[in-house]
Amino acid sequence: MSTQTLVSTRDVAVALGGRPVLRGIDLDVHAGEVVAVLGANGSGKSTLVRTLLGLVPTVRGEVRLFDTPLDRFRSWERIGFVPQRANATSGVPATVGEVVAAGRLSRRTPFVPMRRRDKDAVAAAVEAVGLAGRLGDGVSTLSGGQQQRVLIARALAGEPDLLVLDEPTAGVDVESQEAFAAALGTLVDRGATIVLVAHELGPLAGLVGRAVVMRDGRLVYDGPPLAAFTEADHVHHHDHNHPASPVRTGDHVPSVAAPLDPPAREAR
Ligand SMILES: Nc1ncnc2c1ncn2[C@@H]1O[C@H](COP(=O)(O)OP(=O)(O)OP(=O)(O)O)[C@@H](O)[C@H]1O
Repeated sequence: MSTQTLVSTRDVAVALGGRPVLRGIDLDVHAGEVVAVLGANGSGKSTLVRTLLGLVPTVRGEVRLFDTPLDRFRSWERIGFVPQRANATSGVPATVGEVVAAGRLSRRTPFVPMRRRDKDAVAAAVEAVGLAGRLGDGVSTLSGGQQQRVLIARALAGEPDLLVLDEPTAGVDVESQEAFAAALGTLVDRGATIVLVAHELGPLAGLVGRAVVMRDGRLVYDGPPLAAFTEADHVHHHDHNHPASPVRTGDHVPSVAAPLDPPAREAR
C-alpha cells in the first residue's frame, strides 16, 4: 500500500519584513502521521505551518498539499486549521454551538438543515474540549483559553483529513488538554493526519510519532520525539501575550538538536 504524502515542501524559503524566516525547508508529512513542530520562540514554527497552508508567500521552493501544488489545491474542506491565539472570535456575537457548527459548513449541503451526522460531529467536538455545557453561551463571554477550545472544536467538527494546529493547548487547562488529546486520538484512529506546533507535548505526547525541531528558520531535527520534549515536569504556564518572556522549552531544544545539527545543516 502506498502512503499518500499530504504535505510536501522542497527548499521552501520565506522572508518577513525583509528578514529570512524560513530557510530551505524540506518536509514531507504522510497520511496517518502525527507530527509535532517544536523549537524556541521565533524559530519559525508558526510561519512554517502557515506557509504549508498558503497563508504566507514563499520566496523560493515548492509546497504541495495532497499531491497538488498549492496554487492548484482546492480541497480545503479536507483541512482543519487552528491558528495561534484565540482572538479570532473575540467580540463576535455568536454562541459556542454556532461557531463549532461553522466547522461543518464545508461538509454540509447548503440550505439543508444539519443532518444527524453533522449534529453528532458538533456534539462530539464540543464534548471533546469540555464545553458541552456551554453550547448556548456567547463566545465573547468565555475566557481566552475557552475561546481557544471553541476554535479547536470547530476544527474537530469538520472531521478533517489533515488537521494543522498552532499551539492548540497554550493557555488551556490540563483537564481540557486531556480531553483534546483523546479527541485527536479518535481522529487519528480514523486515519487523520496531524501537524501541530507545540512548546510542550504534555498529554499529547502519547499521540505524537514524529517531531521536527526548528532553529533559526531551519529544520535541525526530524525523528522520534525524544524524552526531553515529553517530560510532564516541563509543563508550565507561559504567557503568550508576552513573547519576550522566557520559555523554558527553548532551553532543551539545543540538547536534542545539537548532536544532529551539523549533519542536518550540511545535508542541504
Ligand atoms: N509579519 C512579520 N514581519 C516580520 N517578521 C515577522 C513577522 N511574523 C513573524 N516574524 C518573525 O519571524 C520569526 C519567526 O516567527 P514565528 O512566529 O514563525 O516563530 P515561532 O517559532 O512560531 O515563535 P513562537 O513560539 O513565539 O510563536 C520571528 O523572528 C518573528 O519575529
